[in-house]
Amino acid sequence: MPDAPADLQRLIEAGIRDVPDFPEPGVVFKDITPLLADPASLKAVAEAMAAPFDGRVDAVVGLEARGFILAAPVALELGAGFVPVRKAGKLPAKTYRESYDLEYGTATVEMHVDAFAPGSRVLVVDDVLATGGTGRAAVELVHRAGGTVVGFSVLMELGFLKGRDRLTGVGVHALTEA
Ligand SMILES: O=P(O)(O)OC[C@H]1O[C@H](OP(=O)(O)OP(=O)(O)O)[C@H](O)[C@@H]1O
Ligand SMILES: Nc1ncnc2[nH]cnc12
Repeated sequence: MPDAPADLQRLIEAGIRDVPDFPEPGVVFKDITPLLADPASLKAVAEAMAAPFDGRVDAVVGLEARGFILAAPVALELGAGFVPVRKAGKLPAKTYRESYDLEYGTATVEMHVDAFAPGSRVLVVDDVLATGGTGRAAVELVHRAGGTVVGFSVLMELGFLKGRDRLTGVGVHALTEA
């Protein structure tokens, strides 16, 4: 059940286009670039992704690359800091590292060991929840750094890939579902 009200639901539907067979045959890619290019949609989406967590977040973890775009305005909305989870080899200081499978391939992500103070309340933000591999890896990184995950906020959930099943114990907030 999507978490966005009907008006926002319509803006989101208008702003996400399906690109068949990208990045490989059989995958229908959800392209959010039209939504990002529309200022009213971008603002409404960032506000709606932040709203349920108002007053209970110290840091917002964004997942490279598309997650960064949404996590930064969500962090500003919440008055919280922004923390990047990056693909392996990009962060300069000491990191924790997790590997996982995607809808199309495998990946390894990292987060700085000192990204936030132990005990911090952390919201994880991404654009799409698909198989849940990326989200699960981010949750593990937050736990390893001593943080508490207050939720996983995404723009779109691909329900048929059952990503929530890999995120047991984490409150998933998805504005829309495909
Ligand atoms: O739930 P999952 O199956 O893990 O898939 C979701 C992830 O896949 C996409 O990232 P991608 O690795 O394609 O990177 P990008 O943001 O750099 O395009 C998307 O932005 C999510 O982070
Ligand atoms: N089908 C899809 N579209 C966009 N991002 C994705 N991440 C994983 N699967 C995806």
